[in-house]
Amino acid sequence: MTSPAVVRMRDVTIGYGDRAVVRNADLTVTDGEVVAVLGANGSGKTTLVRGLLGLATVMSGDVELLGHPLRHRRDRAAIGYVPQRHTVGGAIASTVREVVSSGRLPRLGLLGRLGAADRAVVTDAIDAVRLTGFADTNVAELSGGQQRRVLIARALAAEPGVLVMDEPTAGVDQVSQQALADTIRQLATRGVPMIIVTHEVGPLADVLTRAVVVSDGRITYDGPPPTVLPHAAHSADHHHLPDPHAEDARRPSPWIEHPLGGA
Ligand SMILES: Nc1ncnc2c1ncn2[C@@H]1O[C@H](COP(=O)(O)OP(=O)(O)OP(=O)(O)O)[C@@H](O)[C@H]1O
Repeated sequence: MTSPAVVRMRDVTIGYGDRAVVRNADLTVTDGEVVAVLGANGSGKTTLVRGLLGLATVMSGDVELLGHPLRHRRDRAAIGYVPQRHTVGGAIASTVREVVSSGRLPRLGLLGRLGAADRAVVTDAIDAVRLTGFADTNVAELSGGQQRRVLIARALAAEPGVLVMDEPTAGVDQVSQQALADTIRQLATRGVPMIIVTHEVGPLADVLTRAVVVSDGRITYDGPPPTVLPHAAHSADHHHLPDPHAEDARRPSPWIEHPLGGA
């Protein structure tokens, strides 16, 4: 039996105003998958996931989430989103628990109060990103990488059907990258389906179940994730994408740009 699709995009064109950026894309993500969206700068990776989130316009094609067509804003409540290059430090002091609790708001009833079950979900989300010891710490005191994990926990607090993360490991030091990769690994073992826009496959290589490559607005590869070649760990060319049509040895590599490396 095949796993149910959590996301299904069929022949979608996505853009801003009347400008199409992603064209004729097909993407299906099934339960338990961890899919990397790879591609060069400006190729349309973020636009692809923003189409799913209603932050860019789906100009044509069909998008389904958990088996239902995505038409209304409320349909998107099942998507947890961790945007690009965001941290949570702000002018108003908030603890980790307060920020993560705010992610629960879409699930609350009319009174908007967190009940015991909601608080348990919040605590569990903080545990999932391994910030248990920091629950009552002001987020402004945390590192950039820890703040990213707070944002992941905030998205988890809504118990999303799928978690979409845009460059979760970008712009943080290597220790934080590893901690974020551990968090993502932990979520994968819990069965949370994930779509991860990333340049840096390295720390995530062992957790990905699939990769899609976006080149100039089109999906040019959809198949097994790249493998990291250990002997070339510091080379700009240290990832290798398997050919999804390996039986056809003459097929040229879809990897025509260098979105994995030092771009
Ligand atoms: N809000 C917007 N309005 C208009 N055009 C946009 C908007 N956001 C992105 N674009 C354009 O869409 C194209 C693709 O951008 P997008 O951010 O999807 O690429 P990306 O692959 O995610 O790049 P990066 O890796 O640099 O984040 C670019 O030409 C960009 O200028």
